[in-house]
Amino acid sequence: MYFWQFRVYQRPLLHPLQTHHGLWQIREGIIIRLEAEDGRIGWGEIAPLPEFGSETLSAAILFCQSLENPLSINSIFSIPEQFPACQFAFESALEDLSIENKSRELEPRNYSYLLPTGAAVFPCLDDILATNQTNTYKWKIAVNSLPQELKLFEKLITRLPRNIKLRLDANGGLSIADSKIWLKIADESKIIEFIEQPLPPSQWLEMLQLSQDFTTGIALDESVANLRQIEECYQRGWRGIFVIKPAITGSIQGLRNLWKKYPLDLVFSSVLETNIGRKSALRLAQEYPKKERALGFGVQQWFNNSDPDWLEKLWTTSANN
Ligand SMILES: O=C(O)CCC(=O)C1=CC=C[C@@H](O)[C@@H]1C(=O)O
Ligand SMILES: [Mg+2]
Repeated sequence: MYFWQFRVYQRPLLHPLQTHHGLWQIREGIIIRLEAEDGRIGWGEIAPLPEFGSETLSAAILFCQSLENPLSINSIFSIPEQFPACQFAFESALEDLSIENKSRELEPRNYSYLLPTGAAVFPCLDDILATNQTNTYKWKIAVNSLPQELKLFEKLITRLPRNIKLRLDANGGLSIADSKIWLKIADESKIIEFIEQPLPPSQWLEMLQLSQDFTTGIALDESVANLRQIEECYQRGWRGIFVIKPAITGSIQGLRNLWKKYPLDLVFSSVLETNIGRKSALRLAQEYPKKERALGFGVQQWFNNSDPDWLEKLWTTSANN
């Protein structure tokens, strides 16, 4: 049995992240602390992303308030799939209890660096390129008008070295016509690794058709935000890329079982979680056997990471249970 505690946190982004979903200014979540009977401690993080279909923060807080304490292993693996961020957090904390190597950061070249959206990328681009040893970058689209973004894109690729791979993420905000324009440009430019979620999840069949009409990869993200959606998309014929955000996908064991059951082309992606959730997600990503694609965890620059005592302060200054 495991006694546990939780604390709600707020973590402002250094600069708002602009996407088709809107402006993201504060990452909110819950840190959980599990204590085994022998005194071992395991940490986990609930980092909801409701625009991707996960539970909301308030629903997660209510769930934590209603959950038994102490917990059994069976009760952890019985968390309903309607709470995928909670499933991830409690399974992570359970695994964290018995993990010796408390996970390690990979070399920067293993990460895709999330660039500022739109024209905001240009003032800092030279510094970013000079200080980052990665060759994979991600840039949000479907925020400004198509003509504006095509103009910015042309300017951006003239500033990028030739060996760069660029990921474009529309967060489901393009029309079919605009998606075809971007995919045609991507096919010609040869710099685009993939276009992420060009259309909304409701236009899944249209995305399947686009993936057959163009050579540039298409990656599903919002369409495959949890285990059930991943399996459904594969069974319905998706053989393109699956962007997996472990922190909101649900059961860690369930995700392992899926990638053993199907030959999935996965790109692991952050939900801008703290180091607690990041550590578990990266540990999982490092278990995944295919290593060709950079991890979507080049996001630390979006936060002020200078306070090594943030967790201790959270635990001593606030009490949720
Ligand atoms: O996947 C990455 O490279 C970084 C993470 C990232 O892009 C996102 C994190 C969370 C929400 C989204 O705005 C965005 C995404 O859609 O992938
Ligand atoms: Mg995405």
